[in-house]
Amino acid sequence: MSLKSARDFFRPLAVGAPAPLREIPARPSRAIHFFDPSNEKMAAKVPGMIGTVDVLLGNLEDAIKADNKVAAREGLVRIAQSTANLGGQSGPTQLWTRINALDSPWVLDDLTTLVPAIGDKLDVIMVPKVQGAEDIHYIDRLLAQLEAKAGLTRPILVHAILETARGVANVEEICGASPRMQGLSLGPADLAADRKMKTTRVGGGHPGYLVRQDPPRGTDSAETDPVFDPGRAIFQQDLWHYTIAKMVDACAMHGIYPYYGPFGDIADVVACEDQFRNAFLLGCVGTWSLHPKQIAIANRVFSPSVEDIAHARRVVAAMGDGTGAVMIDGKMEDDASLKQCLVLVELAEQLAAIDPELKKQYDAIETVEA
Ligand SMILES: CC(C)(COP(=O)(O)OP(=O)(O)OC[C@H]1O[C@@H](n2cnc3c(N)ncnc32)[C@H](O)[C@@H]1OP(=O)(O)O)[C@@H](O)C(=O)NCCC(=O)NCCSC(=O)C[C@H](O)C(=O)O
Ligand SMILES: [Mg+2]
Repeated sequence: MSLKSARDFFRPLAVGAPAPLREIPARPSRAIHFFDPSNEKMAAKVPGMIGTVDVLLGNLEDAIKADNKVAAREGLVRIAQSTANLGGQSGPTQLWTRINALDSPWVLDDLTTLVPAIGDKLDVIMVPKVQGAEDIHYIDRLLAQLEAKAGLTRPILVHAILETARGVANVEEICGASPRMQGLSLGPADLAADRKMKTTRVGGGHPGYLVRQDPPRGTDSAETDPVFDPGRAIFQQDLWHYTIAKMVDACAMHGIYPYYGPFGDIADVVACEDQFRNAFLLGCVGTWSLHPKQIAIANRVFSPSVEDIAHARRVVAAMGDGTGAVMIDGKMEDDASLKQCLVLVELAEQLAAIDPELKKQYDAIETVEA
């Protein structure tokens, strides 16, 4: 791989293109809500969703029928141009799109149509099936040329979906490939297929991926029924733990943001919430929402609880200058746990700035002296 100097890394890739950002803004993005811009019923719901969801994403890739690709692209342009308070830097709801795959017959038209028409409103372009840094370099240069031609003053950011085995192997170089990189999402369906995993589900767990409690002492495990043994507890495991953890580390190392992806069992709101919460606890900042009912789940899960914020604030208050160790409710707190608490407190402040209901809840927390 050829080396780029640090100075070149932040130089625009086309004459007249906006300067790359030095920091990726931490804009709340608990739910990235997917809609099909060619579906009139879904498109009609977009204006009413502004302010209720952090990100609206006009999907052009998978789930859009080949015959509707052009209608989806044109629909997205129409929606972006005609909807107030959507996208750009100030609106309450960001506007993202997922373009078609880089080897598809549609992607070039996606980019050459969207950037001139709605580049000033598009916050992030999600790129599917990213394999390595070369895919990001291609998009990076093309976007710079299109931005320069369109006279844009703000760079459009890029988000990659981790959904091939090669992409997972190259995750660190993908995150560091361009100052445009905003974040990564897990794409469990394509990734499962690419890895030849034997699940047909779109994200979530699988009842066959488990560990089983040992048999009672003195029992020959060969005699127990391996399929149904009510005497031995089973613990379902998370098929996606390894990939999410790897993605979180790569994103944190590069100062960009990790997201869970789709949870396809729309009816199973409980398991959806569990999967989202696992991702939140591991470090993800948000997730995809495929159906309106997943937005509330994502907003709830990816907002720290009032209890956690109450505790975090107590630790911050008790730790004074941030050094040393104190006891709170029988537990040791020190410089490191203070940093953990600050992660939550800072997230709560960002969310309170855009979510009046949450602000009310966080403001109502009584400050308890430790
Ligand atoms: C999953 C769906 C096909 C379900 O649609 P539908 O059967 O219409 O659901 P409902 O009848 O419950 O819908 C109720 C009303 O809500 C509207 N609706 C539904 N979904 C949305 C939406 N996403 N945004 C806005 N509005 C929505 C319906 O139109 C109904 O309206 P009304 O009749 O007026 O009451 C559908 O939800 C859907 O298509 N969702 C998006 C799917 C999608 O984007 N998939 C791609 C992302 S996942 C992926 O690509 C895999 C990934 O890349 C990987 O590899 O892992
Ligand atoms: Mg996919």
